[in-house]
Amino acid sequence: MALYRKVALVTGGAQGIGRAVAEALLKNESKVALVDLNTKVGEDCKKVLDQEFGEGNCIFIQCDVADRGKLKDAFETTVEKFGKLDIVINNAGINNEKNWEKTIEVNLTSLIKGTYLALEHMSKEYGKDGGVIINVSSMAAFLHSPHQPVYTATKHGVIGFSRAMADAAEEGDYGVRINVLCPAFVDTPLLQSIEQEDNMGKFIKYKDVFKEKIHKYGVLQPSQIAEGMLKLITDSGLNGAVMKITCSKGIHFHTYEPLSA
Ligand SMILES: NC(=O)C1=CN([C@@H]2O[C@H](COP(=O)(O)OP(=O)(O)OC[C@H]3O[C@@H](n4cnc5c(N)ncnc54)[C@H](O)[C@@H]3O)[C@@H](O)[C@H]2O)C=CC1
Ligand SMILES: CCCCCC(=O)/C=C/[C@H]1C=CC(=O)[C@@H]1CCCCCCC(=O)O
Repeated sequence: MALYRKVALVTGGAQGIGRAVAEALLKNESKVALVDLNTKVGEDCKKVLDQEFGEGNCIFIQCDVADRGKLKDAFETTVEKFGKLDIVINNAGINNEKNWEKTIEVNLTSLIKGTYLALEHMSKEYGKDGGVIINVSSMAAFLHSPHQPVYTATKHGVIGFSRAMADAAEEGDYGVRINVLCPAFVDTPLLQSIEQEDNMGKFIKYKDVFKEKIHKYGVLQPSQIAEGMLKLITDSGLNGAVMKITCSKGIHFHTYEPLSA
């Protein structure tokens, strides 16, 4: 898929990985809807992107992805503004072991809702022209650790759901590809959450183990994640792919047994 004049919706698009992806898409002349909970950060981000890429190419929609009605409206607003939808990045995520139900709601339930809404707007099943969905997981889906049990569970869930849906898309001839991105540690505000008792709850006692891992494995820049994301979007041969990005190996793919069922 070429990116010129494509329309993308990025959840959690106002900062961190989502913002870097939005920038990369705009650089390639796509239109972008930044869908984010944080009004201040979202408006500031749009202002900067307008200055860099010109007004009219990017919109900010304040939305909690956990609010089903608001997420549906965000998809509709994007299509009303830009006329269509081609790319959906379900990226919004939190790291909260204290309010672990919220972590499941944002990282997994809302990503599932985002995938279904994306299909309603892009799948041939609904008379649409096709597109691509990228769901953001984490290396935590492959290397578990004591500090993030529920975060880790949600990121495993993202892969299982997305790969099964990729099979459904292929079997059902949806014209939509569904891929997964699993970054290792990335230099974003989310990484600071590991030091916060409000986020980690009783698992805060493992923060030094976590920090040792960060030191050992290194920290990626959001622009490196955006580079992988563009490959997952543009390579039309990729469906059900699980891309890993680490400091030691860069962008690479997880390999699975050839037959899943
Ligand atoms: N930073 C890291 O080390 C890694 C991050 N990831 C994943 O990448 C994704 C993006 O993370 P980062 O950019 O690092 O985080 P971040 O915290 O820097 O940015 C996340 C964005 O999502 C928004 N957001 C949070 N909850 C939301 C909600 N309910 N509705 C709408 N927007 C919401 C925030 O306002 C923020 O703008 C997440 O899914 C995260 O789990 C995966 C592996 C490593
Ligand atoms: C605040 C959320 C940050 C989540 C970051 C993440 O993805 C965590 C993953 C870690 C959980 C246990 C680990 O050991 C993971 C480290 C992942 C890095 C692995 C890099 C391996 C390599 O370089 O080859």
